Amino acid sequence: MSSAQNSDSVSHLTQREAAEIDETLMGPLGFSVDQLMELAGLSVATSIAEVYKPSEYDRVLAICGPGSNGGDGLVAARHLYHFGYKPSVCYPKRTQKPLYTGLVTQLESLSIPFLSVEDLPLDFSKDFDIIVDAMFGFSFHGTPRPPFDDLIKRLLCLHGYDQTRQKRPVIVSVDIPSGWHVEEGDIGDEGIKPDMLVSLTAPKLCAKKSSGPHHFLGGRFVPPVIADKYKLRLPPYPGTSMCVRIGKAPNVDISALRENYISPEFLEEQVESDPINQFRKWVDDAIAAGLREPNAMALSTVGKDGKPSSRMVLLKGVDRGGFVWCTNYESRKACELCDNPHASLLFYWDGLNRQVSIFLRLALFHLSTLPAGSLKMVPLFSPSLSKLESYLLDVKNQTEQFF
Ligand SMILES: NC(=O)C1=CN([C@@H]2O[C@H](COP(=O)(O)OP(=O)(O)OC[C@H]3O[C@@H](n4cnc5c(N)ncnc54)[C@H](OP(=O)(O)O)[C@@H]3O)[C@@H](O)[C@H]2O)[C@H](O)CC1
Ligand SMILES: [K+]
Repeated sequence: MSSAQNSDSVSHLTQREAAEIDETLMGPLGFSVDQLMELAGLSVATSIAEVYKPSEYDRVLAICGPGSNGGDGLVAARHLYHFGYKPSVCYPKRTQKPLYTGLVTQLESLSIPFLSVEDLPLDFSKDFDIIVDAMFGFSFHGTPRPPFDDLIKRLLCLHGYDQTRQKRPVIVSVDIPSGWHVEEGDIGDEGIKPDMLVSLTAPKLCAKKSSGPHHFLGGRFVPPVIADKYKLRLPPYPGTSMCVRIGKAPNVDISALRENYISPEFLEEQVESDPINQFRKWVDDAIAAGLREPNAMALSTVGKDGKPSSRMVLLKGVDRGGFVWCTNYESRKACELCDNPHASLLFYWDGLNRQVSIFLRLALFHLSTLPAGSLKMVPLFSPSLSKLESYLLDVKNQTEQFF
């Protein structure tokens, strides 16, 4: 997750400074262009993935120019493929250097389609969800020459859809919105208006004129010696993230938030006959998928007053006899369970599109066998419930004894 930074507090580079930093990185500081391009393209892909989820925006067209900006687009397309998107690439002016031919081979080996300008639909709106604009970066000058002039016009046409409220692909510009002056920005207000700008190393002056909803910074490789020399104020990158949001996140209409849950079919005959086995299987899947706190569960209880309350707790164990978790015996949940032994558990595994809801009652049997502070809950579906009932002591008496 990237955290937001105020864009005014971040330094902006002139075209000359951007080129100088590039030369210093690849000269005295010992970086290779391949390395920087890989990190730049990865930052673009991770910025996209932060905002546009593949479940809704999987059809990506990366339009790549002849220079390093185009190379960033090729690298981003590869990472997006591995993140679950379906990229296509338009790369009309190919650079015949090993770095670029290698990037093309890598994409071809993933069966990523390369589309010529003629192959592309005149209207991009129906075929793509995301257009990655990787035509020109900080070395752009003058006015765009063919075929990029025409491609930029097609991107401009997409803005017409904003008035009609029809869905259109979002435009993600790499480093510079193509066609914009690197320092002056969108002269004449006639250029493309990217929905997301991913600045690399540091934003260029033109980024001050970008008013799209998402501005990210990528390229987590600037050594302090460069930052000191150019007196760069750059935001910290959170955790291990390759990108950081600059500026405020847009206000989102909560009612419009809706994920499309696409999961493999789950048929009745695939369900384990024993619900505990099924549950264990799904916990194992959540662990294998690397989900955070796969044992987190919402525990809902109802006290004497009949009012429900919920909180997140961690599952400490499960077997046919029930679900174990820990609590302070004087906590609100423990007291509520003491008054009313019925409760429900909800596990939600985002990323697997799965949830499990279980209705239970408190069981205090074999309490001495449980770790201190633990409570055991018996699922109401448990086939052995009637057998367990015999172990269930009078909850009220027991809890008074233990709490
Ligand atoms: N340190 C970093 O931040 C890194 C940034 N990276 C990316 O690199 C670009 C800058 O790359 P560069 O190769 O210097 O330049 P561009 O990609 O902007 O494009 C240069 C090519 O574009 C042609 N060009 C220029 N103007 C036009 C025009 N009006 N019409 C058509 N073509 C144009 C130019 O040809 P010329 O004959 O005109 O010279 C070049 O072929 C930066 O923005 C980042 O995206 C690195 O990937 C990593 C390090
Ligand atoms: K660009």
